[in-house]
Formats: sequence, C-alpha cells, structure tokens
Amino acid sequence: MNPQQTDDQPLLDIADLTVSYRAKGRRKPPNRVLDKVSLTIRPGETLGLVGESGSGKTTIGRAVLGLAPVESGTITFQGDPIEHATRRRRRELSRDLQVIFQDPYTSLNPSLTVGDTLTEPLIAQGHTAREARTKVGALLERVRLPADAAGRLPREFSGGQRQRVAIARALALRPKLVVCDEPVSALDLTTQRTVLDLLLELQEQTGVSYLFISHDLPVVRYMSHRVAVIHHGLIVETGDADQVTARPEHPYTRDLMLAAPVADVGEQRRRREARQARAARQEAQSRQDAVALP
Ligand SMILES: Nc1ncnc2c1ncn2[C@@H]1O[C@H](COP(=O)(O)OP(=O)(O)OP(=O)(O)O)[C@@H](O)[C@H]1O
Repeated sequence: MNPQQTDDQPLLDIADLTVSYRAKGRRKPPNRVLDKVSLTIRPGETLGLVGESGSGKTTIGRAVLGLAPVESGTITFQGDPIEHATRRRRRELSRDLQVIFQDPYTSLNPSLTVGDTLTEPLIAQGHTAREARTKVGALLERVRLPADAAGRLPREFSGGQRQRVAIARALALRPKLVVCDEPVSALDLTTQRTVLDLLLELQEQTGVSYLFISHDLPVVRYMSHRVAVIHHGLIVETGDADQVTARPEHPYTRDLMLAAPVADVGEQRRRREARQARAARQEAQSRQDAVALP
C-alpha cells in the first residue's frame, strides 16, 4: 500500500478507462468495449455496476484484475497505479484484490478438496501448510459450512454451498476489495438471498469493499451503497443506490428499472404500459426525424 494513502481517498479509482479488443480480421478496427469509464470505490463501500448483457461490466472487473487490454486511462488501487502491473506485482496484489465469479460449478477446481482450495491462496502468500490448515476451520465457520466440508470435493456440494466455498477462498487473505461478478446469477432465488446476506455480513465484519457486478437492478440495489449504470461501454449514471434506483435521471436507467421483474401484477402492468408508451414515443420521434431529412 502506498504510504501516502489515507482513509478519505478512494480505495479504487478508475479514470478514463478505455479498453479495446483486437478484431479477428487484420483490417478491422479494434472493438472498443469501454469508453473513458471513471469510477471510484471507497474503503468498506459497495459499488454496484449494472447494465445489460454485453455492456462491458465484466470487462471493467477484468481490467481491475489485470485481465483486459487497457488502451488508455488509469486504475489506481490504494494509491498505486495498477493498470499495467507486472505479474510479480499482480501476485502481491492478490492479497488485497480478489474475485468471486458467477459460476460456482466452474470456478472451483473439481479435483481439489475444499480444504486444499482454501489453503492454496494462503500458502501462495507465504503461510506454512500448518498455519493455512488451522485457518480453514475458521473460514468454513464464517461462511456457515460444516468443518467436515474441508475433506470433500466441490461436486459433493450444491451451487449455493459451492459459492460459499468461493467466498471463503476470496476472503481467506482478508482482501481490501473483492470483484463480485454476477455472484448469485446462477443460484435459485432463496439461495441468492442467503448468499447476498452472507456477503453483507462479511463486509460488516471485515470492512471489505465490493465491486458488485450484476444485470439485476433489484439485487444491485439490495447490495450497494452507490450504483453506476453502464450502457454500451459508457457510464451513463452514477449515484447513491436509492437515488439511482428510485429516481433515475438517465433514460436508459429508467428503462432498466421498467424492465426489472416485480412480483406485483398491477406494477407489472404499469411498467409494461410505460415501456410501450416510451417505445411508441421513440418510434414517432424517429419517423419525424426521417421526414425532416433533406
Ligand atoms: N476476450 C474478448 N475478446 C473480444 N471481445 C470481448 C472479449 N471479452 C468481451 N468481449 C466483448 O466485449 C463486450 C463487453 O463484454 P462484457 O463481458 O464485459 O459484458 P457484460 O456487460 O459483462 O455482459 P454479460 O452480462 O453478458 O456478462 C461484448 O461485446 C463482448 O463480446
């Protein structure tokens, strides 16, 4: 950590981040998927990142983890630039910067017991095997898995339990920031709620920050202090979670809100009508624009 880092500085500061993927054909221009994205996360805070499929959410998380081709812009973590960190620096960073992926079925090594899955990052960061093993029991307890889970393989667990293992692994080193990339999308609704509550509880206990990526606005609202909305690689709105979700300013955020599923049938109808009215207005506008063309 940079010695000049203080508590009122952001933990993570992304400024003007642009990411482009090289297109397959040689002559094709690169595909720009993030365009001057700027975001900050403070210590202990959850920033929810919401947007539809393909908008660039995962790419932001991958850029923070050093896994996306950064074309320009900066990513500052604990006061240090990390957008072009070396492998060695990345290994050091993994102590403070962790990730939880969407799919608990593919994110765990199927041939490692849960115990080995949890000791691996600890040993990689210099703990002895014995120290690491003694920490496993406490980690399992934290995520409410039985102590005998350590000797079992991932396939012996349900999706929700596997995601608890993934959470325990991410938190083993007491990181400062965890990128949670759609961490509950693969789970049924009841299990989603228990995993989300576990993440909240662990945040309260440890002060960890989350970059919480999801296409699901109600989930993002439940988890986040602040929310950023991304559309086609551009951040269109950022603000306090309640304000962005209850009084969205950008038309795209309003559309996202209207598209969010709700249990109340009357509310469903109201939203469907609002969506249809907006589509009709947009169609009328484009017809007018077409007539106005010379
Ligand atoms: N490795 C890659 N090479 C080329 N293009 C990529 C690569 N990864 C992502 N993309 C493209 O970048 C764009 C943004 O993808 P990204 O996965 O960040 O979106 P997303 O918002 O996370 O979507 P989803 O919710 O479906 O995961 C997409 O058009 C995608 O096809």
